[in-house]
Amino acid sequence: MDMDDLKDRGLVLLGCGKMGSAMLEGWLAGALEPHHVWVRDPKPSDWLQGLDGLHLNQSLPDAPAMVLVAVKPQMMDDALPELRALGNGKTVFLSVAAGTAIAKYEALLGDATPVIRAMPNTPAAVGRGITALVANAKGAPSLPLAEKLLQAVGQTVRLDSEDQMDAVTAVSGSGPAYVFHMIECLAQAGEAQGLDAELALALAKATVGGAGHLAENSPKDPGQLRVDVTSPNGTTEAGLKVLMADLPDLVKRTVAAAADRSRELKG
Ligand SMILES: NC(=O)C1=CN([C@@H]2O[C@H](COP(=O)(O)OP(=O)(O)OC[C@H]3O[C@@H](n4cnc5c(N)ncnc54)[C@H](O)[C@@H]3O)[C@@H](O)[C@H]2O)C=CC1
Ligand SMILES: O=C(O)[C@@H]1CCC=N1
Repeated sequence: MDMDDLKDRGLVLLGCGKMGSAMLEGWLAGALEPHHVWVRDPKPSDWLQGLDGLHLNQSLPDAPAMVLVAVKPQMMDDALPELRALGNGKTVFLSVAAGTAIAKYEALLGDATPVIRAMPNTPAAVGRGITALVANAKGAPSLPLAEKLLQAVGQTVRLDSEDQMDAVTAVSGSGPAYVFHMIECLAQAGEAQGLDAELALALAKATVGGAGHLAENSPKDPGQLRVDVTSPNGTTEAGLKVLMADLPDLVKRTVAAAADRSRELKG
């Protein structure tokens, strides 16, 4: 199966909220056109309703190439049974739901159903996401197609085991929220030092965006890039002395809490 199959047979999005829309926005920037896509969502956004050619809440093709499941884990038991007819067949189920095990799909759709579990993140909306993937035995042959699709909205990594998914969710799935909060905190701290809100936010956004880009593209590791900013006895050293006393433990506890929640969602 390849991208042409996806275009010929269709891609179904079950749930198209924040994550589904982030990915769809990325795909519609080049990889797919709206008429290749069927969306099932009881509360479609204005953006979805404005996409010419998109099959919005229309009857589904008999055997779509892929169903992207992007409903909340808590909605799964309501949403998934209506797709039972597509189970055990040629349709690949690609799930991005946190804490929802492959075994749950096999139980609902039949254990001959190809299932790929993926954890993307919202920077997919601007082609800068990262998605981790793992498949059941039936889904494994479709991993290259899922990767191709997901690489249209960023990078992909394959996991050795589904057990890694809780930690991955806590680091890269939830991670953008930690970074956005860092931007908020940096801007607020700038305001506390007398900058106006607009300037402080512009400085904070560009600093986090630029530092992220440099960290991703430099041959130096992040520790060395940090050292490069830090003049002996300078301003950064004074700031880092405060930050480094608390941040490592705080981040460790943050990621542990998110990973624990991912484990809990499995029930
Ligand atoms: N938001 C994020 O950053 C990420 C979210 N995810 C996963 O993506 C999934 C969706 O999360 P969000 O997009 O944030 O939530 P959301 O609440 O924005 O989107 C869920 C969508 O599902 C729709 N929906 C509800 N019941 C439905 C049904 N029976 N059939 C079809 N659609 C239905 C809702 O109307 C809504 O538009 C979750 O499972 C989450 O774990 C994964 C990675 C990152
Ligand atoms: O907060 C959540 O549960 C989802 C999964 C990763 C990001 N958002």
